Amino acid sequence: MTIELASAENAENPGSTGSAEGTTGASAAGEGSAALDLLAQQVRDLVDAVVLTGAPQDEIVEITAELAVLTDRLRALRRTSRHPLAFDPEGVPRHAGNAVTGSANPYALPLVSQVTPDRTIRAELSFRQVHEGPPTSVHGGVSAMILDHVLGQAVAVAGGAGMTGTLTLRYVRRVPYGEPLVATAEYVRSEGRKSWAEGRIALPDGTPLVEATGLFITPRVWKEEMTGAQ
Ligand SMILES: CCCCCCCCCCCC(=O)SCCNC(=O)CCNC(=O)[C@H](O)C(C)(C)COP(=O)(O)OP(=O)(O)OC[C@H]1O[C@@H](n2cnc3c(N)ncnc32)[C@H](O)[C@@H]1OP(=O)(O)O
Repeated sequence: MTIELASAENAENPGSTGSAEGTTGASAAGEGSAALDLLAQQVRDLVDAVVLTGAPQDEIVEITAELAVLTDRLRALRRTSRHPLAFDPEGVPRHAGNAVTGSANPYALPLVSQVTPDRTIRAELSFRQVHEGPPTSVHGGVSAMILDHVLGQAVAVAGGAGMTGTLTLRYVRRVPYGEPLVATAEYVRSEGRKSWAEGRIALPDGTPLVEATGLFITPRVWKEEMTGAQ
């Protein structure tokens, strides 16, 4: 199944299809195209280089001017449609523009998650210095964003896709960057439109660093769209 979100407003209603008003549909940039993914990765590398640069002032000024030219070149070819929301065969929502998983979004890690045979969401990840909060540690909000997403995926694959209502976190140990970590999440239970999940970011040996529980609510408008209710 492939669903194209019609507009920013329609992001709250994934059952709605179509193109945004006044748009030309799929852009030449190409949703999920390999070239766009490579561009996004190049920009991630650039951001990392900016965070770590020790370049002298005049070099920074020159590089900034060169980048401004490239930014203007891209901005002139701004896309007029959203990246489509699609579900892989295991029911995991995939969206190339997503802030956590989007291969075409330089802001995204990007997180690559899988559904294990027991329906756990599992993602191997490694943060970078760009994610730093406290010195030498990952920002707590960045960890929260990752956990929000994998918990949301856990309820989605269990059939309870929804928006985050509450997300509760326990920061157990500092989260390092530059080291392999694992994020996992499991669906817990549902009551009507409300579904709960729990998860964690841990060291590869299972030592928990951040633990999370979350409530996800299938918005009334999504349910109405799915059931055809008015
Ligand atoms: C397909 C893509 C998948 C994609 C999945 C991929 C993973 C993505 C994971 C990341 C997801 C996000 O970041 S989502 C972005 C962050 N979250 C948001 O922006 C949500 C903003 N809030 C809302 O839009 C709305 O408040 C909703 C949708 C949460 C609820 O609105 P509603 O549908 O009208 O529901 P409503 O009738 O008010 O409430 C229904 C029941 O839920 C309770 N309830 C309502 N809100 C809350 C709340 N925040 N915390 C606790 N409980 C709440 C009510 O008391 C009621 O309980 P009772 O009386 O029945 O007992």
